[in-house]
Amino acid sequence: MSRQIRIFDTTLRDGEQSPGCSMNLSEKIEVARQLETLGVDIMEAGFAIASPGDAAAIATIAHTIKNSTVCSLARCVEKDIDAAWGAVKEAVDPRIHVFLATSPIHMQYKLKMSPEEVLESVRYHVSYTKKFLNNIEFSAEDATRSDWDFLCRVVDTAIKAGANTINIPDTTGYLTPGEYYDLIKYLREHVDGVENVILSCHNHNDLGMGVANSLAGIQAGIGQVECTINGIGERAGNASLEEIVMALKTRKDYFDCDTRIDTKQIYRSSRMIQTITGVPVAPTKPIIGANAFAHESGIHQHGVLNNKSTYEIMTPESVGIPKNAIVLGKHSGRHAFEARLKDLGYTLTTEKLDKAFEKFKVLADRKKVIKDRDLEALIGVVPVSGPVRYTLQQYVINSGNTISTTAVIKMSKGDESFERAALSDGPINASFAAIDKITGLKVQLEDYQLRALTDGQDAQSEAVVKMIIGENSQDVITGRGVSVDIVEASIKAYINGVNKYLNN
Ligand SMILES: CC(=O)SCCNC(=O)CCNC(=O)[C@H](O)C(C)(C)COP(=O)(O)OP(=O)(O)OC[C@H]1O[C@@H](n2cnc3c(N)ncnc32)[C@H](O)[C@@H]1OP(=O)(O)O
Ligand SMILES: CC(C)C(=O)C(=O)O
Ligand SMILES: [Mg+2]
Repeated sequence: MSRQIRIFDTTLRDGEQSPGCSMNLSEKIEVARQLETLGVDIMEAGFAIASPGDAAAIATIAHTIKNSTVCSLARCVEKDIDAAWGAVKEAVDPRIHVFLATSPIHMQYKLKMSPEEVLESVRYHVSYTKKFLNNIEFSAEDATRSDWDFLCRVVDTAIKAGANTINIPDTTGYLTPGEYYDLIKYLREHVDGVENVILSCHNHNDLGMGVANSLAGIQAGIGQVECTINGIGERAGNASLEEIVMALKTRKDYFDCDTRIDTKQIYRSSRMIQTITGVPVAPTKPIIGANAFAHESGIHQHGVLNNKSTYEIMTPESVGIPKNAIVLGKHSGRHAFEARLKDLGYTLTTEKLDKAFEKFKVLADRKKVIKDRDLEALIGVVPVSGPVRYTLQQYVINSGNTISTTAVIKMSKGDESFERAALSDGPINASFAAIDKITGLKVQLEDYQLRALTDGQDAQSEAVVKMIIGENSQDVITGRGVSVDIVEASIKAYINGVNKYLNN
């Protein structure tokens, strides 16, 4: 019989540690819901001690999610474990994930602890966690650069103290698949009672081997894989969920393993993370990149025309990339619109559908053919939670190559309307400066990106701004705007970021 592999998603914790990938509360809840629909067994919703906002987000997710285990990370520190328990205790199936580093480098330079002190801390803190719940995961951070016999003692201690999932992370993405396989095998052969717990892997991608190491771990008997959507995460990222799941599915003949993942939700999950974080994947990214199922060269096209399996080892439909049979435009009705959204994996409430359909008709007046990416952009802007503060009413730009640019922006907030002008060296800068005059906020622009979402002269553009707002803040806020007009997309993105800040 096939072995069942648990998928532990850490997009909301390790994924969020990617520079520029932080999410606000409503975005995290939206992602958590999608992860549940995707079918992840466990979602690591955050690191409760990191901030009150993180703890509140985990607690809301714990309250919302019914079909996945919800977990918080904690150091081997009592206050971390208390905060983690406070955040996950309302979950249907809560878990606390305690970690401590075990490599000589980390013990000596970071923790400043001797190996014996590390063993005692693991014993004490896992036992302490057991006061709250039974579902305890212990991770030996930097396990793959640890002494193997010491690691065996750490794992033995964690199991005896009550951990029932033991994670062996390749924290720095250092090992090769063969070495990772040998390490897991060694632990399975040398630790008493290891057969009674679930072994887990958590592999980073510094040398591009995160997925390969995870698959090697599975072959060596691991029962849980930690991964993230699009492979986002610290530094070069984590092993990517979609690659691991599709490798197991496509090569079931080889691995003989199953997961609970509904692979048709992969594309939608990936798009959601790209939209929310404003971090796009490369066109060549396996499974979900724009070119993953594109055939450019003549010989390949000839083969695929005769039989797709000549050059396709899986189908785009199996990961939820829909076939587009209906062309949507300004004459399309509600039924076709709703059906297309369903094909794309979006089931909207009547209220959201009404709003989306209204936006669709406005867009259809400006753009002849509405493509799937346009639709995703249309409904993909996650509404800012709380009362939306500012809305764009009008803008006028006066620009040229021999004059300074003037932007006049008119925005509303509730019943009030504001209008300001600003002068700068370009239309985007001038617009942002005029918005700053209206809001009175001190905004530092960290990054600005603009890209066409579809092809053709009437393509929609997506603007993504990363901004830090306020004197003492270090939090990067991502604002996103979409329009057929690049200036309008940029202004909307900026206002989106401002509203996120004001509603946080
Ligand atoms: C491999 C990983 O991904 S681990 C997770 C990494 N993620 C994060 O760090 C994001 C969230 N982190 C944070 O918000 C902060 O770092 C906090 C709240 C956890 C701690 O903040 P601070 O108290 O200011 O400590 P700071 O981050 O500067 O240093 C970390 C401290 O934790 C200690 N520490 C690190 N790991 C552990 C651990 N697993 N168990 C116990 N202590 C640990 C360090 O030795 C250091 O201790 P010290 O302050 O006595 O020198
Ligand atoms: C906290 C642990 C599991 C981690 O993220 C790592 O070691 O990379
Ligand atoms: Mg990690």
